[in-house]
Amino acid sequence: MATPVLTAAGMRAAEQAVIASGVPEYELMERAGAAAAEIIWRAGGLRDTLVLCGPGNNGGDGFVIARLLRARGVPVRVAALGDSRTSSAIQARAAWAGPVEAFNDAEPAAQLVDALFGTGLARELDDGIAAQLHDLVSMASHSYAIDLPSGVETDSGALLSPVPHFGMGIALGALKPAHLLFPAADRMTRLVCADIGIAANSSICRLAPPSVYAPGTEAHKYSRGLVAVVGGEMAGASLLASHAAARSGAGMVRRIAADAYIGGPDAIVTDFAKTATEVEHSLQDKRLAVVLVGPGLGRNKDAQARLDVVLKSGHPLVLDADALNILGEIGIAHLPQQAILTPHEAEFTRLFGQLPGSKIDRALDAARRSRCVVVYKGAGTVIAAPDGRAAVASHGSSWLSTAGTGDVLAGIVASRLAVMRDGFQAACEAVWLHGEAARRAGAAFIADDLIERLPEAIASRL
Ligand SMILES: NC(=O)C1=CN([C@@H]2O[C@H](COP(=O)(O)OP(=O)(O)OC[C@H]3O[C@@H](n4cnc5c(N)ncnc54)[C@H](OP(=O)(O)O)[C@@H]3O)[C@@H](O)[C@H]2O)[C@@H](O)CC1
Ligand SMILES: Nc1ncnc2c1ncn2[C@@H]1O[C@H](COP(=O)(O)OP(=O)(O)O)[C@@H](O)[C@H]1O
Ligand SMILES: [K+]
Repeated sequence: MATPVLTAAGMRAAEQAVIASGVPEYELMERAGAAAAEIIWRAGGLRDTLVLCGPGNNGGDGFVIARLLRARGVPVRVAALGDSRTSSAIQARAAWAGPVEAFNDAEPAAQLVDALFGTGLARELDDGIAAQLHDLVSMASHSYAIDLPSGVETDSGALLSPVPHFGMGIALGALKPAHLLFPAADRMTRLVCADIGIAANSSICRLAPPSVYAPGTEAHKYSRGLVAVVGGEMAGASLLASHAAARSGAGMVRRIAADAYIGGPDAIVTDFAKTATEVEHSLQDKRLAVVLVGPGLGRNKDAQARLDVVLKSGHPLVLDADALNILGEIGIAHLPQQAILTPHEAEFTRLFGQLPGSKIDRALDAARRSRCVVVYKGAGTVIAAPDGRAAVASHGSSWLSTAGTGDVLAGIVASRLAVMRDGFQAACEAVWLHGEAARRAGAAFIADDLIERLPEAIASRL
């Protein structure tokens, strides 16, 4: 099951719907506090605990957590940042029978619970508050951010002020964009989502592990999908993409290239197409399921001519690297609908300019404008469809930041599209398999190593 992601406004609307159905707001706070207290109890046991409470409902959650942990015998102190300002937070504070210290004077504890600010944070924290929070978190062995680390912007994942690194983020009711988008996502080593009985429906989800199917007994190489990779003068990138496509489920991969490289896996057939006309001829094969163009294409006039025949070929397309750079110059009006685009940050900006909003907003906007599935790469990859669906992949290995891993991803996307023909689902599967191959490859791998790990990444989801 994919985990839904709600913005601050979406969360408020979901909360209001539950309240309208007859559940008092304070009951939701009790549920949130109880769920978080349970998680903290399991992780931290009887450790000496300091709960930091802010003025809003996030602080209210903190008072509930403090009360419930104390009822279990945990030595708990509470430090508050001023008065509680909402009726539910005032009620939760009244139910806490212990003393309340001033936030500025709070002494550290082994276990630190940050319930200062959640989805209501609208501006940066005062320097003094951010510094005290940082010190208290760094002196604790166990630290928990309730709903969100205080100081992050809920919808974008930006840091409004310096934010320390927490051992655990406890999302309440649903994930928010900041749990998955960087730099905020990096501030929580572990992330758990506590169920508080809110129906969190959203077209935006965390990328879920896919279910992959083995070929049926009637399968043959063409029914499993013939992928063409159109390269240019540079062999390496189109070879990486072709090899990755061949290891990701497609029945056959053909590399259509102008280079004279002979080598790589024998299973990949290379068509030497010196001119765009020769490429056009190769693409007339009706059995082709998907054409990938971009890796190793180059940007000269010949590359443009090759891209042009691909765009007019009528086949389902995956466009990466130099294909995107050329399109950035000639404009996205030339894009066929329902292609898959796999831009990194610079390619994205060249194609779509500086769009406003979070990375999720930008990816969705780009998908709508181009009427294509957009895989907006980087730490925190967002896959967006023109119909408004988006999946966010966070916590991919940072070792992926090495040359050629994007070519590998493009090959996997093309392969999965050839197998299943649904662009959004293919892109989601590909990003997950790419991330899983990276996890299995460990540290300091190169792009070629990732490809070797693809069969086991697929096997893990059969
Ligand atoms: N949605 C749900 O279903 C449920 C939500 N729940 C919980 O509610 C949380 C959201 O609560 P919330 O809306 O009261 O906002 P919250 O994060 O406590 O902060 C607002 C307060 O902080 C203040 N403030 C803001 N910025 C500031 C700054 N820089 N420096 C200083 N002050 C600043 C702001 O003041 P103001 O801007 O109005 O002046 C206001 O007083 C949510 O994250 C979850 O934990 C659960 O209890 C139950 C189910
Ligand atoms: N720091 C990072 N953390 C996680 N994934 C990353 C990181 N840096 C890059 N990646 C991933 O690695 C791949 C790099 O693609 P790209 O930038 O096109 O590289 P190349 O052009 O060298 O192939 C993308 O899938 C991207 O999401
Ligand atoms: K918090």
